[in-house]
Amino acid sequence: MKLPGHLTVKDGHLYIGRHDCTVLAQEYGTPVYVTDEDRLRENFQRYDSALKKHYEDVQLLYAAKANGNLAVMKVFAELGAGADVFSSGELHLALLAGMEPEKLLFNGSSKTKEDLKLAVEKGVKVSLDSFDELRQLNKIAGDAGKIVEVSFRINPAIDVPTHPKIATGLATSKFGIPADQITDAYRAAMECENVVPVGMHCHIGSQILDVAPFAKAAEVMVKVAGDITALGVRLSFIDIGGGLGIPYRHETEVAPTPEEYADAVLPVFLQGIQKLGIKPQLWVEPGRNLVGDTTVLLTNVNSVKTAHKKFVNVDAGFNLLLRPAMYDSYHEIIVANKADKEAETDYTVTGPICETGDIIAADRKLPMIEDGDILAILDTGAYGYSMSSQYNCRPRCPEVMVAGDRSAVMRRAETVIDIVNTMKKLPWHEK
Ligand SMILES: Cc1ncc(COP(=O)(O)O)c(C=O)c1O
Ligand SMILES: N[C@@H](CCCC[NH3+])C(=O)O
Repeated sequence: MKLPGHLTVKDGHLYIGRHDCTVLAQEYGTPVYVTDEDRLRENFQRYDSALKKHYEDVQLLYAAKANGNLAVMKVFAELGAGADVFSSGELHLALLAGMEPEKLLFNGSSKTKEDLKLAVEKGVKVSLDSFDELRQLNKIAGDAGKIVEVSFRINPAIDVPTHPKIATGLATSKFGIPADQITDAYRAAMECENVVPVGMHCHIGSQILDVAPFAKAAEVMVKVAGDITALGVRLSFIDIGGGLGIPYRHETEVAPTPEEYADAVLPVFLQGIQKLGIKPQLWVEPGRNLVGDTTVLLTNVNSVKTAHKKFVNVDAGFNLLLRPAMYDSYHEIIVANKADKEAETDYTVTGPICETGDIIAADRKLPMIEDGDILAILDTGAYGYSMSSQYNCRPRCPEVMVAGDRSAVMRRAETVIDIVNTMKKLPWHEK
């Protein structure tokens, strides 16, 4: 199987960075997410420099929803990233990670008044998704005696080749302001006393393996930039979102590189702004592309059962990795202690959750498996831990970072006590 540079096979064992996955599984227990810090840095720098080759004034806003571990966010903060934050929690994380407030954009189609208050208090820009939100933010900023810089999320009405649940820029999507309301939205913002429109924002979807829709979105954005510049809006940034996918199927899937993405999108953006005579900063919000391939989820085989097919029952299910159950997503699997063995048998890998749909991989050819084997589920750095749950009262597993020769826990395992401690005895159940 084709492997990215930080994953290698030595003496039949899978390594992440310099670490034998079977040793990590023993040391930290299973299940466990393991992330390679060097790969995080490499991914960020590649994306950043691909864009900056075309235009110096680019700011990467890491999409915190993809992987909100503080250690991960600290690595990106140190490399100069800001963040796309989608909740007050993600805003706190970004600030704790050391990201500068001016490099943060508070996104979301359903923010609470508390979210807006926090954005105002912390001085971060807000991407507005409705006229109601504009009105609310203007009032909240006024009450706080502050002026808030905003963008609107634009619905570019673009169809994208991805899973329908993660296409976000369709005309029918819940996100963004439709084309025929955009100029009204900016006009309304210009009339507000405590809000200044300074940016534009869009995001067309996730896990997109074709650069053409991104170029199309850039075209829509510069067209809208023309319309709103004509209104008198002075644009300091244009945010074209994230969405560049990764090759989950290592043998067959081809993903555009960040360079190919930049080569397709930046000329459209640059031509557009040159025509308008403006020089806004370009903001880009990648999530998956920066973190997806950096991480493996190590899981122990509890048992193997031959029924109408061969089941491999492991200790990680959709409580820890929801993507296969939610989007029928494919993740490569390597038997970490038999990484050089021939894949010869079809197995269906299932988790411990009480749901028939708790399937990590269906009918997957793997080497002969027995209990005690360690499976490495690849490309689980994006929307893995961040979409996990405590279903079936299962505490979440730990997250470990490796960097060179070092390894350490970056999030401890939860315990059943952690779960129970959030529950309260009801006053009428005292006796
Ligand atoms: C507004 C916004 N920005 C950025 C992202 C990051 O997307 P991706 O992880 O596909 O790069 C998302 C997720 O789809 C998003 O909703
Ligand atoms: N959670 C999705 C991506 C959606 C990102 C949020 N808009 C996935 O795992 O592929």
